Amino acid sequence: MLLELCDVVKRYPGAEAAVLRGVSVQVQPGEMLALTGESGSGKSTLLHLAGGLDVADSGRVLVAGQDLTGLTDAGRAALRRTTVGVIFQQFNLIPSLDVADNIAFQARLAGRHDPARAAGLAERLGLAAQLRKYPEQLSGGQQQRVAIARTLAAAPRLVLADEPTGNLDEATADAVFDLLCDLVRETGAGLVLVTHSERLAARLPRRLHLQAGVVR
Ligand SMILES: Nc1ncnc2c1ncn2[C@@H]1O[C@H](COP(=O)(O)OP(=O)(O)OP(=O)(O)O)[C@@H](O)[C@H]1O
Repeated sequence: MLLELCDVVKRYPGAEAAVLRGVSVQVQPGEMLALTGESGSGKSTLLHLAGGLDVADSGRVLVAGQDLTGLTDAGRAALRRTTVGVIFQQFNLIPSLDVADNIAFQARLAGRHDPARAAGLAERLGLAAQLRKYPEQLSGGQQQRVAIARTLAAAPRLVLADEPTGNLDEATADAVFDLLCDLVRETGAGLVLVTHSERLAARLPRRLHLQAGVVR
C-alpha cells in the first residue's frame, strides 16, 4: 500500500470540534485520486498529515509501509525529501534561484538529481526556453509548471497536490492539470489531488469526498 490512513483524528488547538474524526483511506501505488469537500472540510489537513507536514492526534498514517506516527521530525523530513512530493497552490518557488535550479532543488535534496531527467521534464512542461529566468519573470502558469517539474524531478512515489491549478485561469488550469496527470502516470507515482473543481475531479479515476470529518 502506498498511503494508508487508519481512523485518523485531527483537532487543532482551541478548536471545539475535530477537523478529521476517524478518516480511513487506502491508496495503492500508481492510483490517482481527487480529494474534494467544502471549504474548511479538512482537505489540506488530510494532505498535510499524509505528507508528514503535521501529525495526527490519533490513528495511524503509513506512507510506503512506513508508519509516520512513530517518526521524529527529522524522520518525517527525510520522508518528505525522498518519498513524498507536495505541490501547493502558491507555487512556493525559491525567488533567488533560476528555473533550472528550482527544478533541480528537490532532486538534489533527495540525492537524485539527474540533469537529463530534469531537462526532459522542462521540455515536456514547455519550460526549455525559461531555464535561466527567475520566478518573478514568469507567468502564473509557467511558475506552476516549474513547481510541478521540481516535484517530479525528485521522482517521489507519492505526489500530494493542494489545489495545484487553483490560481490559474480555466484554460491554463486544464492544460497544467493534464500535464501533471500525464507525468505522474508515466512515473507510476500515486497522486492525491485536492480540488474545488467538479470538472477536474471528474477527470481522475477515483474520488474521496470529505464531509463532517469523515470520508464519504
Ligand atoms: N493551523 C491551524 N490551526 C487552527 N485551525 C486550523 C489550522 N489549519 C486549519 N485549521 C482549521 O481546520 C479546518 C480545516 O481546514 P483545512 O485547511 O484542512 O480545510 P480545507 O478543506 O482544505 O479548506 P479550503 O478548501 O478552504 O482550503 C478549518 O476550519 C480551518 O480553519
